[in-house]
Amino acid sequence: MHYIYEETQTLDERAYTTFGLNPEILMEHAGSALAKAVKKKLTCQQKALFVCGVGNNGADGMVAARLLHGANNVSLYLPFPPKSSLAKLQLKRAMQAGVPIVENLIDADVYVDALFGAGLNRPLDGFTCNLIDALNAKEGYKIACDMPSGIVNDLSLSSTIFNAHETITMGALKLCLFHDALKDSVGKIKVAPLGLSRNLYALPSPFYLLQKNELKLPLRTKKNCNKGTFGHVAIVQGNKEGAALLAGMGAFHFGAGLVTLLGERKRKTPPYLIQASTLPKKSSVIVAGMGLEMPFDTVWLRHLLLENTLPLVIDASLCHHELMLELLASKKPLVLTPHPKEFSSIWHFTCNEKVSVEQIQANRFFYAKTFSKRFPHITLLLKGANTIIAHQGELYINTYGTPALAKGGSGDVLAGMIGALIAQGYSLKEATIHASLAHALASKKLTCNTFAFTPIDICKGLKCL
Ligand SMILES: NC(=O)C1=CN([C@@H]2O[C@H](COP(=O)(O)OP(=O)(O)OC[C@H]3O[C@@H](n4cnc5c(N)ncnc54)[C@H](O)[C@@H]3O)[C@@H](O)[C@H]2O)[C@@H](O)CC1
Ligand SMILES: Nc1ncnc2c1ncn2[C@@H]1O[C@H](COP(=O)(O)OP(=O)(O)O)[C@@H](O)[C@H]1O
Ligand SMILES: [K+]
Repeated sequence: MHYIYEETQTLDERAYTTFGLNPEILMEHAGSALAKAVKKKLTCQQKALFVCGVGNNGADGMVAARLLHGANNVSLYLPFPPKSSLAKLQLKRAMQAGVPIVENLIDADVYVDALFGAGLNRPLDGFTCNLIDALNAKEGYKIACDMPSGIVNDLSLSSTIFNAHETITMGALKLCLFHDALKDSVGKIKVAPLGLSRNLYALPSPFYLLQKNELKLPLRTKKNCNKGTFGHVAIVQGNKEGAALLAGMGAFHFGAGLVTLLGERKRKTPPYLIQASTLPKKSSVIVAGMGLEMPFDTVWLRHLLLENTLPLVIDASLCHHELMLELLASKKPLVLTPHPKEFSSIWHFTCNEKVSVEQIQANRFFYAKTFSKRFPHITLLLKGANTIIAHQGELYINTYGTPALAKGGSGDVLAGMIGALIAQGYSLKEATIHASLAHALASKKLTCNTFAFTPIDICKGLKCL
């Protein structure tokens, strides 16, 4: 698991004070990593253009151009004169080495965006927006230095953002790179070490990037077992019965020994799902909310969810229901799996403040972290292009989800999968993290194209993990 940071300037400063490095050493490493990435994409006939801004982001680009010049066809384009002392110094060095400087945005095979990085502190002006639009319109491979230009104060996004195939980010991962709205702009993210291994450069952080090799599958290692060994997931069935069916299939495919659908008996159910009108005695966890159309029998549901000590996974319509307040107040072990609209309802109930879906999406990390600190007994999974799992102020970010999952029913399967891991003895946080990872990775197993995938394919994909 890699740490992610809200800002990395503190880490740079620690590299100077604790390890005796200096800004030039860090920058030489930054430029070298950038040069390596560019070189990988260039054949001997091809040309790279470095578009460099006024500050140290531009300076990184100049270092990379100097390192490549002589052996590769590279040029610098400087739409503005350098301002920072390092940018001035690196330009002088690049010129001394004879790096060609061009006067406008020429055609190239690889484009490097070294316009703005962490120092962008106000919205881009019209000229720069047009320049980035022109860069985005060019064919060719695009690499962002540190971060795509257009992220203001490491946080908010300007209306125009450079669209990269690859981002070489300096020193450590930055939280802003995992903004949902940037998922089409960052490309593949690689970290450039800055004169120290990542372990030395890093300090502990409450934000983590989940890695696929960390996935803990509920593999059955003991041969002496029976269905009871793997727990019993009870799923509340609503009027839209398909939702609970999908959750049930997700739970069963992810290893639960028994899965019961609670509610009226329905005719078309997979034969391995049990149907019952009351909670089975040996249930391990209750999953509820999917397919519950309002109004529903609140008395029955309150009794079912609150008058026992079972952990709960709460999804979909229940997030919009005032029963949510009682669930939170009960201090029961709880996983909430809202999408942003459902989270906006939960926030309204719990924090007595109306926030729009747009506000949540623009500040996903803030809202998820704040909520998880306020309700430390809850594990929150905030769905999105990059899913966030928040617990006691820590955020775990899952970037593996694909557009194939953007279909009704994907979330139902996920809720069932979380229930399955809880039933098999995972803690609520671990169950949520590993179900989320498996859900996203399973969606990659069966995608021949991005549109024809169904929630049932997630279950099929689980068989191949
Ligand atoms: N030790 C260091 O300082 C290191 C710095 N690094 C690089 O340095 C970058 C940060 O450098 P800087 O802090 O110089 O920041 P930037 O190069 O991102 O830009 C800051 C400059 O842009 C100006 N500016 C801000 N918003 C603007 C706007 N909307 N329109 C026009 N001008 C605007 C600022 O006044 C300032 O002059 C990182 O992203 C990274 O690429 C790396 O070399 C690693 C080491
Ligand atoms: N563009 C996307 N990239 C990655 N994952 C996505 C994307 N769109 C949706 N998902 C995932 O698909 C699931 C959709 O869940 P949800 O909106 O609750 O659907 P439903 O309620 O219909 O089951 C979530 O896990 C979400 O993170
Ligand atoms: K940049």
